[in-house]
Amino acid sequence: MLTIDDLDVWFGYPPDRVDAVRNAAFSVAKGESFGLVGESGSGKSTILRAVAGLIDSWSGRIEVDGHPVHARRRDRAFYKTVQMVFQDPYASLHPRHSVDAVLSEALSLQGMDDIDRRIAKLLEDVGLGRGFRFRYPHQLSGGQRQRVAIARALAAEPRLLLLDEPTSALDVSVQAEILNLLTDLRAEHGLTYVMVSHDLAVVGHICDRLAVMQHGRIVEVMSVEALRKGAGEQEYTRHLIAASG
Ligand SMILES: Nc1ncnc2c1ncn2[C@@H]1O[C@H](COP(=O)(O)OP(=O)(O)OP(=O)(O)O)[C@@H](O)[C@H]1O
Repeated sequence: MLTIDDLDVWFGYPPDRVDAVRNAAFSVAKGESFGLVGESGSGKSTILRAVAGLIDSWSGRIEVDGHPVHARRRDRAFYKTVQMVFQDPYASLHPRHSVDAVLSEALSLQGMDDIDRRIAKLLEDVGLGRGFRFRYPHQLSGGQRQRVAIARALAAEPRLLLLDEPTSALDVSVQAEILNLLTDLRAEHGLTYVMVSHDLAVVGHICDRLAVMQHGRIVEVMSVEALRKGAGEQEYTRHLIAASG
């Protein structure tokens, strides 16, 4: 579903150029949930943004379902394939746009009809009742806002969801609710996830495999399950500590 090969991403120009990602390579199968972990500044979000077509200063290969991703050449078909959910639902929703406006716009951008029915279904999918439809962001809790952000991403009926620290701005109890929601949505919609987190417990909860990043490089790719079973608790904890920075 997603193939990344020989990916270099940089920002700025010499002498201030930052090489944020170097020679990254991994692939994610359809329906898989893949985590990117590592210390702050190691390049995790940069990889997601390159896959989402939000950065154009990169070289290498990024393919989604066999189609190369081109920075700045994103069209309706691209958004139907790839959507992103950001860390901070407070920042990612416009304060003056109601839930109805957010979801209507996302559906209209995809040329979808039957907007009323689709909004009701999206709200139901993310565990919000119809009563939330005409609320504004300030009338929602942090978890409810993130549910709206997830619904907005789902509006395009994407196959690949890029999740950039989707729970780290939330209280611990709400984090678990959102992680459970994401787990259910993956099963129900046959989604593929690539999720960035600095929290290995979160990645362990939701991912099948993970890559550990350090200084822009992927230093290890491992299965969450094999690591737990094969390497034993001590080794797992060692990786948790190393990966958390
Ligand atoms: N727009 C930008 N301009 C210049 N440098 C950038 C830009 N975005 C990211 N960087 C740099 O690229 C490197 C990787 O950043 P990135 O945000 O991918 O790290 P991260 O692993 O996601 O970190 P965190 O966990 O703190 O979010 C960092 O050194 C960062 O300062």
